[in-house]
Amino acid sequence: MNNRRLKKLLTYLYPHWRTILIGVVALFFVNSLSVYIPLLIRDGVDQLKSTFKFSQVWYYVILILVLATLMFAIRLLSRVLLFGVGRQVEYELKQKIFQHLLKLEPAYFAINTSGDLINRATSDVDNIRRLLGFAVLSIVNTFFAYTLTLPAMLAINVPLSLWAVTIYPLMLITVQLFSDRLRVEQLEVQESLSDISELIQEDMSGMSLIKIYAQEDNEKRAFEVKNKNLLDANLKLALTRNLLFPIVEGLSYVSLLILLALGTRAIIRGEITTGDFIALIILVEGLGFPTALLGFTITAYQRGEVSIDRIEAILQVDPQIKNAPNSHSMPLEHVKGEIRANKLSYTYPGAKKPALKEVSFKILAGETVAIVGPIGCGKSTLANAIPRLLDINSRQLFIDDQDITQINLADLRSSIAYVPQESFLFSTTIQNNIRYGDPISEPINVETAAKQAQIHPEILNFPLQYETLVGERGITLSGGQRQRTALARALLINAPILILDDALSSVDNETATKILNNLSTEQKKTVIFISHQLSAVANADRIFVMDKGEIVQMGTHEDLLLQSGLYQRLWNQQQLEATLN
Ligand SMILES: Nc1ncnc2c1ncn2[C@@H]1O[C@H](COP(=O)(O)OP(=O)(O)OP(=O)(O)O)[C@@H](O)[C@H]1O
Repeated sequence: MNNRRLKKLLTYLYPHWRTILIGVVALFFVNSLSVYIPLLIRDGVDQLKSTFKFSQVWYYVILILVLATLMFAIRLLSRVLLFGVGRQVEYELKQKIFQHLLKLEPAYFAINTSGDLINRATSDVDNIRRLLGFAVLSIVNTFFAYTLTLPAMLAINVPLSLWAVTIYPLMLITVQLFSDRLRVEQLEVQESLSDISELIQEDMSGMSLIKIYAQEDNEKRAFEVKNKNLLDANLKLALTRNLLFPIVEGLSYVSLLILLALGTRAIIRGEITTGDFIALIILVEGLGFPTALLGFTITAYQRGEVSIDRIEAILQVDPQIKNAPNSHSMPLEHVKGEIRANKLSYTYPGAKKPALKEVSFKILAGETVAIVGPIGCGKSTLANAIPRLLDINSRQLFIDDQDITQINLADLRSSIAYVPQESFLFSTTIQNNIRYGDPISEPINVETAAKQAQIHPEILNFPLQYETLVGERGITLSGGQRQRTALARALLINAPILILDDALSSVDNETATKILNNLSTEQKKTVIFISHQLSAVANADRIFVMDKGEIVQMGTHEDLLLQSGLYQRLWNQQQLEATLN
């Protein structure tokens, strides 16, 4: 483990140094007692051998019982404390990762898959937890075991003690070799398990597709292959595990045999007493477990190295979109809602062409502007730029004449209600979904927002009305119902600017027009309405026509129809399609 990673581990541990210290002191007492008890047995045996008295027997039995109980209690305390530190660090790391992920921009999540991030936040954190609790316990325990037990053994008889521990380095190497293999096999099990989960998850969500294309047999076979891989990986792992433990046990018996052979000879020669011999047997036995544990710890370290890197790779990512050093506040009650773009350009990282090319416009407060244009012309990019979901340059976009990159991010975003193309609903009640932006909002406000979004009558028809669960654990809403629920969520927060990114595509034209009219006439919000349905945008105050990242036309529906240009072509095309349908 290199220095950098070791330092990182120490920074994880540092807040818990007091607990660790108590744990270490406890381990010192445990190990001292585990040396003292065999020496007490030795004294007992030797004394009883010369003068046997029942009172003496009871004295030793009770004393050893009390000390052994005390040792058990302190050992328990040390384990609770040190493993507890591992759990604490696990909790803190998870908090840190989640809080950090919340600071990162959507672009980060487009590159990093959720599966990988979840794995890092769970599996890798788990490795660190195991490493910390286990490693501290094991290293300290082994250190005390050898510094206290070995001198006690050597004090009894040097050659015998050395012979008895000759086998231990071999035990350490064996355990390490095996645990390397265990690590690889464990990884195979985890990967096979992930493969299966992925297949199940995909098949469950694509069930209709499987049925339509009659692919049940193929999917069954694919599952069988993956399931068989998991079985093989599990069996391999079980074999290695079942081999290792008898080998370790066998090795500790070898050391016992050596001691038996040489020890009895030493007793006969009068070099040691019977009590010495018994004490040596107990002491050497006490070294076996810490030695084996050290072997596992070395492997846990190696696994931990990878996990530290994988976790730090998330924590070191600097959020690209954050408050400027001198950002200023923009109180919601003062926002009028005028939006101005000045040669706004944006190129996605790694893309060859810009998605927005020097776009300039001014949208007045309270105005409803529709944005139309062919697929991929940059409409969503423009919509995402306004709440700074994209990392745009300064002095290109302004709200009420203030550069949005200089406005406090939370203030900027709370002045904008944004309904994206994909209306995402959480697995909770309809009410909680609508008041997501203001979780303590009163039911009456939720109902008002739902009425404005033209979804209220349908909610009343659901089994538990506003308390109806939606999503995975509840009922499935139609596309149009989902969109209007998402719209109600945006309307509830009552922001002065509303951006609808193709957010009413599954709502019929008549309802969409009704919603829009209501927004512009009654609520006086600034509305940006992106849509492919030209008939729904016809009532907008103005329409921006985009093509290849530029605004190519601007005007009212009537103005634009009179001009020969993209809008006229798109309009005629939709009229023709409507007639043919
Ligand atoms: N994350 C991204 N990385 C790279 N290129 C992107 C990314 N998102 C969008 N683009 C590209 O930027 C251009 C504009 O995309 P955008 O989503 O803004 O178009 P749009 O007009 O909203 O399209 P649609 O009508 O299909 O929603 C497209 O060429 C698209 O492929």
